[in-house]
Amino acid sequence: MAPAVTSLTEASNGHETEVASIKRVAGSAAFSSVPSEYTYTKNPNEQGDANDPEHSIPTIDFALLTSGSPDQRVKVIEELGRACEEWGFFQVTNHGVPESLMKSMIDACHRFFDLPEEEKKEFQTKKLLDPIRCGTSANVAIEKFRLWRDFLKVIAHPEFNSLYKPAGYSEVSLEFSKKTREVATEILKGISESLGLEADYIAKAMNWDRGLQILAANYYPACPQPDKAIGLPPHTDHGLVTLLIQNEMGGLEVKHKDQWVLVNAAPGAFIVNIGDQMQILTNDKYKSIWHRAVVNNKATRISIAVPHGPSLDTPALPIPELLKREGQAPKYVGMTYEKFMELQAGPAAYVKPCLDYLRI
Ligand SMILES: O=C(O)CCC(=O)C(=O)O
Ligand SMILES: [Fe+2]
Repeated sequence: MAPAVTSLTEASNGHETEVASIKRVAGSAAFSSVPSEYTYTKNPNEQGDANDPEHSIPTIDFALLTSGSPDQRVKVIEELGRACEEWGFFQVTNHGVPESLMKSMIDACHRFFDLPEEEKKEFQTKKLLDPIRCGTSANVAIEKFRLWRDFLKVIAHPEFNSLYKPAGYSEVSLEFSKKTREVATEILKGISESLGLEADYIAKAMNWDRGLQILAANYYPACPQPDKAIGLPPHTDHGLVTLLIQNEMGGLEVKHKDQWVLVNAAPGAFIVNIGDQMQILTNDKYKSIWHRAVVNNKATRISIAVPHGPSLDTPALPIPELLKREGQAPKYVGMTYEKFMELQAGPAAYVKPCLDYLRI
């Protein structure tokens, strides 16, 4: 039988504050079932058929985008625009970032999560924009149920931050963040062009040179009852574009045509999705798609999501040239990226999707 809920909390100076990491919870022999505060029920009617070929995300060949012939580039940009409009999710292949670097990054994060709990404590801060932050679930102070995941978030741009442990993390994360940002920059150019704008339009409007980049690692240990828990519940990402890599375990699902579809990416590919700031810029043409992470009962899954956004002081607004061309009125008021992120991390996000607070 699962122990009482309170066994997961520890008294600290008389306050019930700390929640044990999911690594510790899952590693405890006492748990052969999901403790009640982690219980999450999915709607079976929304589960897409994994074998349906309709249900695989589009693929964008990065090499053709950056060094193809002019004709090839035009074609890939068209495909990119279609992927953003119809899916909001796609995989990027032939991007030139070595698979060995991706594996080393995942490995470095795994070694971080494997550090003794005591050694991770110094990074357990509460403030959203602290340069380095680790923890469990999402926001244990306000959430209604807990997530089957631990996280580590490190801001890599505009200032590069890093951890001094585990050994090697710093070097590998510097290289990985730079290379990933280069890919994101090219994707952003392609997206600008797919909208009929100059390649650097969005980068300039969003102060990309000071833009935020976060290395957000997720640790999802094997779960005894995967159908009764969730790694990350349905959400949209706050930025412009997120690039994601994962170890050999899948678990990312995207909502496509009202069904949850498991993302099957090619080994070494980046999984890319559109974020809320892009949806605002394009006045809903390119949607920030709902996605979630499910857990499994076989092995630990690690994913590293790398959201790229505007600079913190930049408010995204529907692009005037697009509004004019489409004869549309703007659907959103502006809010700085920093305020938007705070909104998304706070209780308001449990009431309605954050974009709805900005909708005119
Ligand atoms: O683990 C995953 O596949 C999803 C991660 C994610 O959506 C996020 O960190 O925002
Ligand atoms: Fe996400």
